[in-house]
Amino acid sequence: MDIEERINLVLKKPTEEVLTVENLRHLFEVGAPLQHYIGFEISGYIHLGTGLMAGAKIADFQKAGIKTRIFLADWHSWINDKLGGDLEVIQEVALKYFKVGMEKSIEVMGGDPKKVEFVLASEILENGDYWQTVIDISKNVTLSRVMRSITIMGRQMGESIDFAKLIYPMMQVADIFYQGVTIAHAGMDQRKAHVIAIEVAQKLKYHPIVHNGEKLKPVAVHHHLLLGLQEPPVWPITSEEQFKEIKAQMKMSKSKPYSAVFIHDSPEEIKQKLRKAFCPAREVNYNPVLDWAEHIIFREEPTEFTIHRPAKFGGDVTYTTFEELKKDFAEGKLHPLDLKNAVAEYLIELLKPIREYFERHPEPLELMRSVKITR
Ligand SMILES: Nc1ncnc2c1ncn2[C@@H]1O[C@H](COP(=O)(O)OP(=O)(O)OP(=O)(O)O)[C@@H](O)[C@H]1O
Ligand SMILES: N[C@@H](Cc1ccc(O)cc1)C(=O)O
Repeated sequence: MDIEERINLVLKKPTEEVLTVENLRHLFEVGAPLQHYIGFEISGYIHLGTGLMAGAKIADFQKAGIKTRIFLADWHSWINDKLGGDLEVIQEVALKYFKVGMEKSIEVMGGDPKKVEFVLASEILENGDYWQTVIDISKNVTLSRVMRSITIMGRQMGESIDFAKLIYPMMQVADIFYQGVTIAHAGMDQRKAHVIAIEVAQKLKYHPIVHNGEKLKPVAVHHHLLLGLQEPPVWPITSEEQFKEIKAQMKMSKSKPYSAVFIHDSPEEIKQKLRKAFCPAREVNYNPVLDWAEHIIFREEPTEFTIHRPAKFGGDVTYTTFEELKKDFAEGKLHPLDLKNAVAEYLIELLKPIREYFERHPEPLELMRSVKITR
């Protein structure tokens, strides 16, 4: 596969941003080690945003010949008060639920879970050099910048937080350097950590990634944040500014009821959540159901997506590109209920192997039911 094809795989949907494509091309050209990583807090059930969006990109990275790694951020979850802030519970959930849930998600998106390395944060934290890296980074970042970056842990600026939470962003940057990551991957909400990493890499006393004597910059790949199904806090949205702000806040999240479909949800739950979803007729700018169609169903184009309707409502219709579907919806030729039902059916089929796995192996979900999901 040539370099342009490999770059196109990295750029493929749901990628929203690559910092920068030139540096990525350079990594390929000089034959640098291609070490990817994506980190997750261990906080609750895996939803379509965390499982399928990350899983899809992991599949693409593997096809592009990049080594893939999932970083199970147990210490970070403890700092961020997840699962009652109990490190032992967090580690148990990481190894017995989260790992297998991500493996299954990667598989349904066409990747090979056996080629993904899973690393628990506490394994690398034990090494003394890790903390030296954290301090080195901290000496190159201002306090106000650290405070602005707490959004990477789902916290808001101005929120009252304990001091440990200010160490977290520096740890996330250290995780990149310490693991020799050349391709740091996450959803768009994590970009602040990666921008710090790219800048600070140039300022440290030692350089974190050296290849054949050359100091390389890490590359950041950010995927689209899948919208949650809930209604936005204000409607209609009247300005571009307001639109951007709302979109950033309205990502699918397990903490918002009816926002998320979980990877193990039953067909009935999926149908019910979609039936209640925010999906006004003709609305194509802010529409979570269309957002899911674009980033999950039409990730590959052309693809055949058939919407079944009774003859009196126009009969079956098949779309091969997202643009065709969007156009019909905008013109009122496709009813929200028909779109919702078809997206629900697609997801039920896509998630079937995961559901069946958890039916055969109920222990991970039993464990999840026994833990306290906080925040
Ligand atoms: N809706 C989403 N769409 C795509 N990626 C997501 C989404 N939500 C989270 N991610 C990504 O998954 C990774 C883990 O994020 P995080 O732990 O915040 O997810 P979460 O389970 O949705 O958390 P929370 O429900 O507390 O917001 C990050 O890279 C993040 O950008
Ligand atoms: N901040 C990430 C989790 C994370 C933690 C450490 C990392 O090195 C990377 C990612 C989130 O909230 O989803």
